[in-house]
Amino acid sequence: MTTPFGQSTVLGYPRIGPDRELKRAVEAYWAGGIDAAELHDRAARLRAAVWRTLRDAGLASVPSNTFSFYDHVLDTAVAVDAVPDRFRRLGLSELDTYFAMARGTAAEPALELTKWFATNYHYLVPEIGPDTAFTARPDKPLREYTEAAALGITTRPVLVGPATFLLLAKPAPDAPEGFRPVDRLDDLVDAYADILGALADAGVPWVQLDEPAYVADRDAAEIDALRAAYDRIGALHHRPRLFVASYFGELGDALPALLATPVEAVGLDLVAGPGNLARLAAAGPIPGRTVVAGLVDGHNVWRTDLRAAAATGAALTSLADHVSVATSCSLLHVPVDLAAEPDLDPDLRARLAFARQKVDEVVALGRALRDGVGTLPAPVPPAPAAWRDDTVRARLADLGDEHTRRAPYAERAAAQRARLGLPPLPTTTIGSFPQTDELRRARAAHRAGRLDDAGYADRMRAEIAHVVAVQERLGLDVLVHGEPERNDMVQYFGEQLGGFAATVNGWVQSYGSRCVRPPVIHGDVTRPAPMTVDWSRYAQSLTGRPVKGMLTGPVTILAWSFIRTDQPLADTADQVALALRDEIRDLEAAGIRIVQVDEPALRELLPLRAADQPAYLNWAVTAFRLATSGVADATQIHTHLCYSEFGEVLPAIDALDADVTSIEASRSKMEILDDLRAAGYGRGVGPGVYDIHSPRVPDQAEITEALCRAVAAVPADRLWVNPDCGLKTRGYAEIEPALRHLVAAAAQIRATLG
Ligand SMILES: CN1c2c(nc(N)[nH]c2=O)NC[C@@H]1CNc1ccc(C(=O)N[C@@H](CCC(=O)N[C@@H](CCC(=O)N[C@@H](CCC(=O)O)C(=O)O)C(=O)O)C(=O)O)cc1
Ligand SMILES: N[C@@H](CCS)C(=O)O
Ligand SMILES: [Zn+2]
Repeated sequence: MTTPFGQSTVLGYPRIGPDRELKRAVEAYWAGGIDAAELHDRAARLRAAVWRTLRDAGLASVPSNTFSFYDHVLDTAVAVDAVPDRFRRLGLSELDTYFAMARGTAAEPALELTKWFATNYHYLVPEIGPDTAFTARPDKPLREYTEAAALGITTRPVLVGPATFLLLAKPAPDAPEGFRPVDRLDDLVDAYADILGALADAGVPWVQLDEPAYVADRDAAEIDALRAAYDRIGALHHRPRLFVASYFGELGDALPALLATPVEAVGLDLVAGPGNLARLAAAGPIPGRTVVAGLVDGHNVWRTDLRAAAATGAALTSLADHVSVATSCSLLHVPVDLAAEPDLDPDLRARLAFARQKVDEVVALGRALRDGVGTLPAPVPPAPAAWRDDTVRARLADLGDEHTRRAPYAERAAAQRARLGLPPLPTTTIGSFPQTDELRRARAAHRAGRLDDAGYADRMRAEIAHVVAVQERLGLDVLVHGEPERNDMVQYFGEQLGGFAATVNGWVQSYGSRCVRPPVIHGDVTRPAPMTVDWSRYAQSLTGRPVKGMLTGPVTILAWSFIRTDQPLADTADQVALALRDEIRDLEAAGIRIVQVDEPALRELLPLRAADQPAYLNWAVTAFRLATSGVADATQIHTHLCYSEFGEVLPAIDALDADVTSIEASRSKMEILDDLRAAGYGRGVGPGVYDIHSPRVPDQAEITEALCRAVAAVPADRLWVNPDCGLKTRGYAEIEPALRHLVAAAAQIRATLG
C-alpha cells in the first residue's frame, strides 16, 4: 500500500520564528549567553510550532528538515559529511564545527556566502574536492522526522538534491585545475542512497529533493547527470517515495529528463515558470505520477488570484494522474505572518499574504481542485485608484534619450578634477560607519515614542559629527556622513518613498541570523520630500573636504523590496530612478559635489536564463542612468558593487557610465581590475583593498601590496583607494586601525608616483 502525496503542501516555511526567536537564540549562544542544550531546546520549540501551524491549517503534506541553525545548503553538506578538513581539525563539537563553517573562526575563514539564485537569501558554498569522502549523516532529517512524529505529524523531510548541491558547490582550494564538483555526482548519490535508506527505515513515506539549479541554463551533460542520478536513486529497493522539486523558473529540457526517471512526484513553479505547463503537456502522459503545482507565489507577498490559479491547476489535472497544490518555492522568502502588521493601510493589507496566509491559500486551492471553485474565498479587491500617480507617469512618458546621457567622460573628468582638487589615489569609504548598539537603541526608542523627532535628529547629527571628525583625523580625502540614520539601505528609502509601504515585523532571513524587512512596492513611486539631503548637508557643513551623498540605486531598491507584479519591473525601476534623480539634483543644489549610488544587487537580479539577460541589463542600466544623468559635468557620480561575482555583468557596469566605480576586490586579489579593463571600462575605479566582512584588521603592508597590484592594472590617475564595502557591521576598534593603514598605504604608493 503506497501513501499518495497529499493534496496540498508548501516547499518550506520560515524558520526564524514569528518574533525572530532563532536570531535571538543563536546570537545568545554565540555570545555565551545560553548553552548548546538551551539552543537545541529553543530550536525544537520553533520547529514544533511550525509543524503544528501547518498541520492545523489543514495542509495535507507537511515538510520537515526545513529548519536550520544557519543555512540549509550547509545542513545538506553536513548530511553527506562534506566538511572540509580545515574545520574538522579545529577539534570542536559538532555544533561548533557547524558554526565555524558558517562564520569562520580566528584561525579559519568561513565557507563562502553567496546568493541563493535570484533571491536575497544567501547560502554557504560547499567546498568539494576529488577526495571529499561522502558519508551519509542522516541524523538531522531523522531527528526532525521523529520529533514531528512524536507530535502526531507525519512529515516529508526536505534536502537539497544531489545534482543541485554539486552545481552550487565550488572546487575545494586544493582541487586540481579543471576539477568540477558535479563530476562527483555518482559518489554523492551513494551517500544519498544511504540517507534515503535510513529514512525509509524510520518509516518516512515521502522525501523532497530540491533541484532548482535546473531552472537555469544547463548543458546536455548536466541534464544527463540529473537523469542518471534519479535513475539510480529511483531504482533503490528501500527508499521513501521521491518528490523532486524545482523552483524559480522553467525546467526546460530537464523536465522530460526527470520524467524519464522513476521519481514519483515532480514539483513545478508555475508562477516564475508559467511555461512549465506547456512543457509538461508536450512531455505526454505521465501515468502514476504526481505533479506538485507551485501555484502560490513563495517569493512575493501578494494574495494569489485563486480563480486563475485553480484554472491552471485544473489544466494540470488533464496531464497528470495526481495534482497537488503547493507554493512556487519555499516560504523562506516571505515574512511569517500578516497578523503581526495590524497597522498597515487596510487597502494594502487586504491584498497581502505572508507565509501563514499563503498556507491557507494552498489549502483552499487544494480543496477547490477537489470540490470546485465555489469553495474559494472572495477574490482580491482591485487596487485603489489613489495608488496611481499620473504626474510620475506623465514625466516618464516625456523622457527622451537625453535624460539618460551625460557629457563625454573626458569632459566630466576635467570639470570634476578642477572642482574637487583631489590628490592621486584619493582615499574614501563606501558609506556606512559602524551601526552601534547605541544608534539602534536610539532608533528603537524613536520608534517607540520614547525619543521625539528632535531628540532623534540631534542624536544622529552628533553621530555624523563624530564620523566626520574620525575621518578628518584619519586623513581620508573624500568623506561620508556614515549612514547612522539608516536601519537598512533599502528599507530606509522604502519608508520615505510614496508607493512603498514599510512593515514593522516583516522580517525575512537574509543569511544566518541576519534578517531584513523588505518594503512592499504597491503603487506608483513618488518622492514626497528629500530623503537624505539634510543629513548630507549637515555633514558637508562640518568639513571643507567633499562629503559624498549616499543613495541606493533603482535595481537594488527593487531587488530588496517586494515588487509589483501588475506592471513590468522596468517601469517600476524607472519610477524609482526618477525619484532618485530628483534627490540627486537636490543634493547637488545643497552643495554636495559627489553622489554615490549603490547597486550591489545588479548581479542578483540577472535572470537565470541567458536568453532573458539582455533585456534585464538594458532596463537596469537605463534606470541607473536616468537616476544619475541629471547633474552637472562637475558633479561626480560614484557607484558601488559588492556581494557578487560580477564577471557576467561587466559590460553593464561599464554602461552605467559612473565616473567612479568602487567594487569588491580584496578577496579576488584585484583580478576584477583586468576583467573590467577587458570589458572596456576606462573611468575611475576603487577596487576594495580591505575585506570588511572579516573582523581581521589588515596591516599596512598587505594594503600596500593590494594597491601595487591595482596600480599595475589601472592608471594611477583613475585609481581610488577604499574598503570593499560599508563598515556598518564592524566596530570602531577594527575600522580605525584598518583605515589608518589604508590611508598610510595610499600615501606610500602616492610617494612612488613622482
Ligand atoms: C547588504 N545586504 C543587504 C541585503 N538586503 C538588504 N535589504 N539590506 C542589506 O544591507 N542583502 C544583501 C546583504 C545582506 N547583508 C545583511 C547584513 C546585515 C543585516 C543585518 O544586520 N540585519 C539586522 C537588522 C537591520 C535593521 O533593520 N536594524 C534596525 C534594528 C532592528 C531591530 O532589530 N531592532 C530591535 C531593537 C534594537 C535595539 O533595541 O537595540 C528590535 O526591534 O527588536 C535598525 O537599525 O533600526 C539584523 O539584526 O538581522 C542584514 C543583511
Ligand atoms: N553605502 C552602503 C553600501 C553597502 S553595499 C554602505 O556603506 O553600507
Ligand atoms: Zn557593499
